[in-house]
Amino acid sequence: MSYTSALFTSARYHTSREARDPNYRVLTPATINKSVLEAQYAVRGAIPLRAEELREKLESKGKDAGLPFEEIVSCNIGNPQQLDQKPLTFLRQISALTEYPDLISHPLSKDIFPSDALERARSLLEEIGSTGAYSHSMGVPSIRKRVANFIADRDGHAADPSKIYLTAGASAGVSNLLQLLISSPLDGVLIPIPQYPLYTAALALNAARPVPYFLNESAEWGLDIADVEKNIDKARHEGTNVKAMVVINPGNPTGNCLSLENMEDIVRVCYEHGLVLMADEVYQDNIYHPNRPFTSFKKVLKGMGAPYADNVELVSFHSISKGQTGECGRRGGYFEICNFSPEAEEQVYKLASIQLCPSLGGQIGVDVLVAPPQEGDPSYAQWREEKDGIARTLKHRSEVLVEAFRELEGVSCNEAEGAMYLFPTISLPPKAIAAAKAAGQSPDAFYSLRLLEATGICVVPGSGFGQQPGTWHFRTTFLAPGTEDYVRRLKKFHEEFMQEHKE
Ligand SMILES: Cc1ncc(COP(=O)(O)O)c(C=O)c1O
Repeated sequence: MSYTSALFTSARYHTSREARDPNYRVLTPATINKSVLEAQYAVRGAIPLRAEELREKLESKGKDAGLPFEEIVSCNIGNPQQLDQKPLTFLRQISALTEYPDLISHPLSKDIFPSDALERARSLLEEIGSTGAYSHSMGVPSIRKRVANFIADRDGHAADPSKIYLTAGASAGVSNLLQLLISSPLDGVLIPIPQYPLYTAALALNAARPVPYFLNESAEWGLDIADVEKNIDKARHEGTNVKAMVVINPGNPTGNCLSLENMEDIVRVCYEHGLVLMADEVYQDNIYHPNRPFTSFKKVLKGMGAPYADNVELVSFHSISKGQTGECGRRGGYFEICNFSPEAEEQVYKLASIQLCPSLGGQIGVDVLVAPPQEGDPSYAQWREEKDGIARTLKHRSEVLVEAFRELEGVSCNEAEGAMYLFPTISLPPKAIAAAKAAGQSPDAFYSLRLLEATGICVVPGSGFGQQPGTWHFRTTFLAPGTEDYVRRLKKFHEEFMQEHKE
């Protein structure tokens, strides 16, 4: 049968009679791309959807909603400004001025905007032209130069603007790189368990195989490199072509910072097994522990010298969504590639150009992230105070929550060394596990849903990120204001839940 006749006789193509049926739909679960159907994203999954229903009920009915709480506390997603984190003023000033350039020359602006903000907006507009125009597909060249300077200052190793791509958040970069990497359904990518579900979702969309490696909760969520190698060998033995390793550092959902030793081991494994190293470093500015500072994979790689420094293919991602910037809705980020072949670079460029360019608002956000006000500038004091204030608040909230979790029966929790999440373990009594089974839910989803219904606190069950079989967790951000109230509600719920499910 020819290709065309096969197409016309395929059961997937409707007849004209079917098409005239008013109930006929082209898009149904039988016809939608299977990879899309299979992709899962727990951070916005069933429990957050239920939280939205409850929020609407509270908004429309208030006290008459008959709920035992007055508000939903969204601890399911790292979305700082949804939880009242104030935007950094300098970024918003630059953003306002570049969006509406007439403000720069307005006589009153001198009274509203500091001189360095006016000057910076003016020079950015000279470089960009209009924020309503497409830019270079890799991002505005002068912004990429400033990103390169930022990386070089951070790492002590040169960075080349021609290897830097500005993106619509880190997610867009991750998706592009995985699309470039996956060329067969037999291709696999090592991902940490637990992991941020962008990776399993993006692998599902590309019909590729996730190859898990476990982070060790009792070793501050570090990794056992021998176990990673065992998993590579096992996957290859099963016919998977393992091509890359994803590392999230600082970790989501685990909130850990990897040790230097772990990082060097990872670089060696990538070299020896021929893997692209995908370093998700979006939380590099969320650091809470003096003994675990952030070190980039670029710095580790370059510091290791030959044969690693110039051979391991590395791509590292950063974003304006996290840190103290928290501008997730603006969609800005970048990735830097190292040691890619010229042919691969050409294809990375092509993928970026198919998407034309990342939003100019996001690119300007990246510019402020990598080149903030400097000491002596009129805006410096305010910028410093705001940034330090946010960092202090997050550290304090994480400590209050860890302490509270550790006091709960059957709960243990590692400290947050970085990022904006805690991932406590909950040992659930057999009666709760049986009740979850009867409800058709995993035990951690059962617990998280009951927590939501009783307190309005929305967390994500550990099963959405992956966890050691037989262990149960949930992930909570520590972004929400009113931590003391959160703790009070959680404690009351937990005690009642454990009492209810006692044997
Ligand atoms: C580890 C990790 N990578 C990437 C992202 C996505 O960031 P962006 O908003 O820059 O797309 C997130 C968001 O929560 C994340 O936690």
